[in-house]
Amino acid sequence: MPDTRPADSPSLFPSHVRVVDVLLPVAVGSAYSYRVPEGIEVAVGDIVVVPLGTRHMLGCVWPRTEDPRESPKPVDPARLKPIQRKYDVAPLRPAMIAFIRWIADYTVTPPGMVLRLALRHDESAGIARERTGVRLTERRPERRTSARERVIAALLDGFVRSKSDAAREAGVSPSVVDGLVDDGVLETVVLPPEPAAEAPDPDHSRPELLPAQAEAATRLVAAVKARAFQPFLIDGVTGSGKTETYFEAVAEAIRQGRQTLILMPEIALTQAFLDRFARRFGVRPAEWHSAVSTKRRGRVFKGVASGEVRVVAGARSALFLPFADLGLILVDEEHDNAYKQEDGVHYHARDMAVVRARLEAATVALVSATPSIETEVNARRGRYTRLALPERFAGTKVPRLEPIDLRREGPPRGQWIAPRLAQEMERTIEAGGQALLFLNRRGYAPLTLCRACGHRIKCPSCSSWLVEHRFRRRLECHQCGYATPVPTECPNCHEPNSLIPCGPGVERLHEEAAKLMPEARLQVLSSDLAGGVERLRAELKAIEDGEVDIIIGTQLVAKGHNFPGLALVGVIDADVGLGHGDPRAAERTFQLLHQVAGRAGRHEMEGRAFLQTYMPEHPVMQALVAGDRDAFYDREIGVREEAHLPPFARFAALIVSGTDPHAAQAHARALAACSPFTGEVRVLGPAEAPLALVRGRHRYRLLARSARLFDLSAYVRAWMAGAPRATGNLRVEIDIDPQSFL
Ligand SMILES: Nc1ncnc2c1ncn2[C@@H]1O[C@H](COP(=O)(O)OP(=O)(O)OP(=O)(O)O)[C@@H](O)[C@H]1O
Ligand SMILES: [Zn+2]
Repeated sequence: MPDTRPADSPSLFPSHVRVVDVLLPVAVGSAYSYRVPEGIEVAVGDIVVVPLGTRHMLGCVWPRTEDPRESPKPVDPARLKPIQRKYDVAPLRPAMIAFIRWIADYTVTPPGMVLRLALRHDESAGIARERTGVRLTERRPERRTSARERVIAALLDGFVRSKSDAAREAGVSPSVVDGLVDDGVLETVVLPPEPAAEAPDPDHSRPELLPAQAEAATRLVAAVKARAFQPFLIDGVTGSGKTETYFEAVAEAIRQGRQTLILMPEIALTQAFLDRFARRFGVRPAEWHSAVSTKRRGRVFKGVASGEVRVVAGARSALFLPFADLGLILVDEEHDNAYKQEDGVHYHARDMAVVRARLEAATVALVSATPSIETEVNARRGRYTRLALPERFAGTKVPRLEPIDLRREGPPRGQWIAPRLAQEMERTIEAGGQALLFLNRRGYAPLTLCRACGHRIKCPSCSSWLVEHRFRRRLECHQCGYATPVPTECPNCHEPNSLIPCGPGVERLHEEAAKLMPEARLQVLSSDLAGGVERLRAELKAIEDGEVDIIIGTQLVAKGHNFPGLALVGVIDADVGLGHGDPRAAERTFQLLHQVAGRAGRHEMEGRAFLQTYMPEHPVMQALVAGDRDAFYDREIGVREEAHLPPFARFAALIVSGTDPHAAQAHARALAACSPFTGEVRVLGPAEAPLALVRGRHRYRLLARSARLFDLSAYVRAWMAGAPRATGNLRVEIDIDPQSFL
């Protein structure tokens, strides 16, 4: 626990000079010392505005430590710069400071970089601008116009309105209102600040729970009441009502006056979720993700720090909000890869949520129908309490996946929908149901090839093929965003009209489905289409409302959606994710396909799901077809244990990159050569990364492996401390518990 002594007590400085350590959100290991001027009182945890070089920035008054990494270098107190002012927000609590330190230690990043995640909102945005309104006085104008009369008439009721509302109601321009203020006919008054969020009512509308739901809810509620750290896995089949169940825990946290954080992997999902929350609690929770305006984020930040905001629903970054009294954390779709941040500070929000819950003495529940192997192992070992919901709320069955063996009953060349799947789709739509075609490939075709010379079009700065996007008429790189119009001749041999698209993306599948079923209403659902989140939300709504017959989607459709009319799912290429030598390929494929199938048959109609594959005998396909989840987990856990893979071993990856391949490789080799020797760690590599070139940077990977209980973070820290520095544009990224091996 961080100390809570007054920040300026122990000191290397004369007693009349008050000095504090301030951690700044920059990539420097230690805090900086600042002088505290007369008239300002600061304590550990306070957020302050300080000068750094020519800039001013927010920092946090940091506790003194014995740890030389965090302690500032002694400076002559006369030369110290003063703190400029205290920032108007509640101080970071000891548990939050402990959390920041924990993550910095674990991920081997400077604490300032972690603090940056916690302070990442525009400073000015946090200061809620004073809202003013206008009200009628006793005076009447000397100059009377019909516009002025209309304003007076509108305000005769004596109520305060904002200037713009007054102008709108009267049907005049705002300048008319301003004129009346100048003449004293209207007076301005300060309005109370808008609340950051309205208070949810725990008893607004309580659903009847099924017995299994009720039992799980009771356990969660008891944990929230106990106010102690307790981790759970809510393990419920798709459509079992996990949300309704954990809402009971949220209700209890609200009654206890404690705050709740609900993490979600995908902001596109939040809209339907927010509505559901509102039906249960009367109001929406506060939102926190990249699509929320900076101004709004500033308000939520303060409301969370003051305790006014009771429930936050957000993306992984919400984990770093300064909750005043956090009692409950829910990690929805906990298996989702979006929880792993892969740049800057490499952290896994699911794992860090458990850490935060421990430091806050809070309840935490990880929620999934397809838990990650890590979480499943933790549940099997009793480290997490499993709450099982084995049945769907609607009483329908979770659909089994029926295999379509592409070797025997595949579609004709140049097509991707097998005849049997096409027939089933037709039947479903005739019966008034919806069908979903799932293909995890954006765009029209993943590869463009020259028929004359065999040239394949690559990104100029990445080692990846350019993907044709026919709606946008261009070729795009999915690594770096590079885009170029589709050329009319081969860039290599200059043969005109020789380029042909190879393989399908969702756009091409759309074309095929439209030909097969010209009457059907089609909708492509992909994260990259123009219109952004707004459009996506509208499309999801249209699907929910039954305005679409066939949905063609990427992995976006696999995530937690509840489409009542969806009766049939067709997986176009079940093999896409397998066979890259990635240790998590089997797990990812199982989760994704099981989740996609789980979208079908959630209400009255029983669902069916088909799986097009060239390898029906693959264990993952077999488990999906048998509907045998445990068989998959048993086998996969066995494989991991035998091969010393996580969670039975620990990994740390180092990614060395630079614009000069030789320099990057040489640095990677130098790092390997200076890795501290211990029998407990094996360092593998360097090897060229599978994604060898990204945005013009050549990449090499090193992998360190240790036993599960070994402190691999400390090892990497010691390693880096003794390693040659990366010079020029070389960069070394540290990824503890890597999820991706690209
Ligand atoms: N006790 C309940 N009372 C009323 N409706 C319920 C209840 N439990 C679940 N439902 C409804 O059943 C449907 C499925 O529930 P929900 O979406 O929470 O499932 P889920 O377990 O989160 O599924 P997935 O893992 O597929 O996202 C929803 O429409 C939900 O409102
Ligand atoms: Zn690129």
